[in-house]
Amino acid sequence: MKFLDLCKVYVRSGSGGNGCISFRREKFVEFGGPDGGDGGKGGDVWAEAVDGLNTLIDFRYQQHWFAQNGQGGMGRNRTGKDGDDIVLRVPVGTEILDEDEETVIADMTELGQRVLLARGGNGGWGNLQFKTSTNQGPRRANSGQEGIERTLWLRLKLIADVGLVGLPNAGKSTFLAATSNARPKIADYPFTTLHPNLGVVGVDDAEFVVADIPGLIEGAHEGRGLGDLFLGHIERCAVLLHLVDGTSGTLIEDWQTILDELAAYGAGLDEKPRVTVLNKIDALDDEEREFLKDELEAAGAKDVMLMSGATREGVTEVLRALRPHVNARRRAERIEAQEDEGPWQP
Ligand SMILES: Nc1nc2c(ncn2[C@@H]2O[C@H](COP(=O)(O)OP(=O)(O)OP(=O)(O)O)[C@@H](O)[C@H]2O)c(=O)[nH]1
Ligand SMILES: [Mg+2]
Repeated sequence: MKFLDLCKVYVRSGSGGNGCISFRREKFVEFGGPDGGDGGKGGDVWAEAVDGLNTLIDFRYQQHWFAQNGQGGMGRNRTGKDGDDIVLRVPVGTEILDEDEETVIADMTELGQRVLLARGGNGGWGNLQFKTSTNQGPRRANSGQEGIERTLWLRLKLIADVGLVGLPNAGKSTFLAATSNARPKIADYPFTTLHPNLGVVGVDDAEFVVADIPGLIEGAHEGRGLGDLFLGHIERCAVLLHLVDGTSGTLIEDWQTILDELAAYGAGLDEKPRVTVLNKIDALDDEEREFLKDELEAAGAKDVMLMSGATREGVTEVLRALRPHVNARRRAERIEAQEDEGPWQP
């Protein structure tokens, strides 16, 4: 099972400007020669792999990408202006597919990689270009070449930055719904298979992908419940967000169950950076909050944070605590990618 972000885009390169038919007009010259300029070239459509993007979400908002048309030629042998190019800025790792959704046109694996998706049309010749020794006054010019229209698919394998873990009912889905409101939930999109929910969460100027998997129960690693089916999805997360339900009455057991399942699953899940959160604090008074936090920390949980996904209290602080882990992983991946390419060169 893969998380795929898939977006359809319509691109169109600019048409070339038309050539111009014009004749010189000068005082005392009755028949001026041809002076119609050429049309400008239409703009190209490019794709470029850029840094700092993690999803294709921008293409949900803008599906049409049209480059500018070239300007028509003008008299006095003036060439029309070329149309501006347009560039689709895509995250590294994006594949560009043809309309059939099968043919891969480009695989944007490298930062800064640029691919021409649709070439702008050439400008038409003005009548000056048609002047010959036998035809001194051609009344002929070319029209500009049409732009090219294409329907394309952008496809990106999403990697969740943050994995949500906790018992069923710990409030994982509520948290995801509360935090990914600012941006649309990826789960609303036509992913092929998506049992776990993915959400794009924004905090300050950062954006990351959070995976909400079904709750884990004791024995999940042996296939009990739904949990272990989905643990695979959080293997590559930068950090786990462990939610513990503050109203459960069995706080420490709940907390310990998840740790045991993570350890039993293997794949280093229990060694991953983890942020532990006492959730549902809206249902607790100040004294209870402190008491339960102390209890968790006494049991071995580190730096327990307080939060209510329902009222959003403490949510921003939790997101900010996740951010350095996400950044660290991304930095590490960039370094890895550079090492693959050989020594870094300024
Ligand atoms: N009081 C309170 N209730 C909450 C909070 N967050 C979630 N709940 C409630 O807890 C119940 C479970 O919430 P979910 O978000 O579905 O929990 P989950 O962890 O996604 O559960 P599973 O998908 O079964 O693993 C729901 O009835 C929520 O309304 C919270 O911050 N405060
Ligand atoms: Mg849920």
